[in-house]
Amino acid sequence: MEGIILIEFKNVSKKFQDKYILRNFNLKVQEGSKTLIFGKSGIGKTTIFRLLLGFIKPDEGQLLYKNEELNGKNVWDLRRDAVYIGQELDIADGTVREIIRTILNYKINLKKSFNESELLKLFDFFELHENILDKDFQSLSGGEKQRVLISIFTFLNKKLYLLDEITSSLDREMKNKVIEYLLSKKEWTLIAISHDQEWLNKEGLNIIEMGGNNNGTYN
Ligand SMILES: Nc1ncnc2c1ncn2[C@@H]1O[C@H](COP(=O)(O)OP(=O)(O)OP(=O)(O)O)[C@@H](O)[C@H]1O
Repeated sequence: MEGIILIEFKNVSKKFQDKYILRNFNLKVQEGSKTLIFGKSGIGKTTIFRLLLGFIKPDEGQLLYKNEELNGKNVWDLRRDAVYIGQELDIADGTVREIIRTILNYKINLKKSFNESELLKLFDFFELHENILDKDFQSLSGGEKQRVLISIFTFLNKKLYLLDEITSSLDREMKNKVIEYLLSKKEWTLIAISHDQEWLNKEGLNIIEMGGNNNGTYN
């Protein structure tokens, strides 16, 4: 049965300095579905997220959120509904506790109040000791930063998860644990970008391989 289409790219093209990065890119994302985008470096995967979040605009084509073309108004609905974890992990200064406060103070997160024990349960699940709360975030390893951010954003419990290479620094066992956890969240719509093989053999994942001549027409 066809579910509700949350996101749609319709013949979207984007060029930088006259070079097409995306050409006639098509993608439909159903509510609650899990999508993996993979393809070689520089092919335009992150550009898809930046278009979706309204950081950049398409040159041609349409981008729809809940069947309405993305505009200055509904882009804020999307941002409120979404979690975006990018490849740049040093998102703010301070201890983990201060970073949590910063994230919860974003206008789009004001509805969620902090519940330390709920968050500590997630830390424990992702094998982080609670004393990490008082450590300087920037001093953590790449894998610790990824697990801290995954815990915080899981805690926020949003509708839409846009995850760019969030398992890259984890060991194999933890990659599997994180991926399986994310895929088990039935109500979340998830789009992940990853080079990690561990994503590929998971059930229930729509896999979109980017490449070829026109870099588009995926459904
Ligand atoms: N603002 C910009 N100005 C000029 N070129 C850009 C801009 N943003 C992206 N590009 C170029 O567009 C191409 C696609 O970039 P993008 O970050 O989407 O690739 P990617 O598939 O996510 O790569 P990776 O797997 O390495 O993260 C790259 O060649 C990049 O240099």
